[in-house]
Amino acid sequence: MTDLTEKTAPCPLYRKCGGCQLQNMTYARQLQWKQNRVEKLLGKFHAVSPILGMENPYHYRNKVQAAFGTDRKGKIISGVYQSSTHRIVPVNSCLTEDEKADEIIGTIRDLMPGFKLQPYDEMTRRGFLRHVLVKRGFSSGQIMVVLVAGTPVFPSKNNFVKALLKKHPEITTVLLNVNNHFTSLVLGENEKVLYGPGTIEDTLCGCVFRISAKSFYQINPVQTEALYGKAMELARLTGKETVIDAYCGIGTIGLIASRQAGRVIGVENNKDAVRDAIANAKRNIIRNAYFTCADAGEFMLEMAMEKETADVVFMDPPRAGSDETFLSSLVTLSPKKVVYISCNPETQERDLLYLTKCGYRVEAIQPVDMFPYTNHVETVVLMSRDVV
Ligand SMILES: C[S@@+](CC[C@H](N)C(=O)[O-])C[C@H]1O[C@@H](n2cnc3c(N)ncnc32)[C@H](O)[C@@H]1O
Repeated sequence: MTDLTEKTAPCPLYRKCGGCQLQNMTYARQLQWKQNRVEKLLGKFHAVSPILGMENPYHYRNKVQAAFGTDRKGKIISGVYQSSTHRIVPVNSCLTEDEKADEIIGTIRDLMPGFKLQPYDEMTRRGFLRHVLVKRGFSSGQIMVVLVAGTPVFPSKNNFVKALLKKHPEITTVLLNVNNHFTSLVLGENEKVLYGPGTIEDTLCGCVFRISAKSFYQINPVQTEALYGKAMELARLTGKETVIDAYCGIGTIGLIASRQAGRVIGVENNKDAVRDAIANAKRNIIRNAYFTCADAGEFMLEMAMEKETADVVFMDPPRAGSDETFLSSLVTLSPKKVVYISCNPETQERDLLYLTKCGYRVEAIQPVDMFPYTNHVETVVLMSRDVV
């Protein structure tokens, strides 16, 4: 019998941190809440399949970032910004984050005083460390640590990295990223590799993926396999199709699809991610996948103007969804199938309204719980149109 009762939030920071909005619910109730949300927004297009939840919904985040600052007594703290502020809520461990990443962030905090490193102060522009980003390949075990500093001056860098590696020999690469802007973005433009190759690898659905610091990579690899598996099942590729992977990131969806497609064209506007995607095609000896760095809307418009064709389009835009240039060009290109993956059912609803008015039918809606304990939900939607 499913337990839908309310419960006390297990994390003492529940109210302050704001990261896990659904902690006062049992996991079964969270899933029900997400199912209801998707049904309310997308149920008008098609019946919604039961959400795919996790067996063990803890410590699933393979990417952890912490902001650095000091408390009132001047002690170095690290954690998350309290919602809509730059006030740091100290976090030492978290139910959703990878435990090894939390340990590494704690070690960096402890090492700083010995190296006379202070957190960077945005107002005075003094100090050094702003954030630490840790990415971990759950299947490869590789770990990337990115020290995000307000200045490129890091005199003790070699000894600091040595001390960090002594405590955590499992770290495979360390980078210094410089961000001296007054911004809520974590990473700045410039980065320098201090140790190792500068990237990590991970395996998903049988393909190996190289991941750079600035490239997008899904944060819950267990559920990503479920999500991509569903997307492939819905696309039902036969081996002949021309497939577009729009908003392709490091090429994950397109490269997995390439094994059952004629050719794959990926488009993405982050140049580091495109570089990763091209390297990933080579790494997996995939010869029918091509990647371009461009705005997805502009790219689709050009394809439509050139009268190019595509059979299947996978689209996986950011939270804001797609723009009208993209959607209208998609309608002009007129692929038989569109597989729309979204992390925001509100913008997906808006885009589905547009596409269903232009001749597409929604054939399946599958929610996947990629972010247990938060109010976020991922959905994969299959649309098709009759061939004209
Ligand atoms: C939700 S992620 C999906 C990435 C990839 N499909 C995956 O599953 O790992 C969205 C991606 O769209 C990219 N992006 C955002 N706006 C874009 C645009 N206008 N044109 C092309 N790519 C864009 C982001 O850099 C990011 O890599």
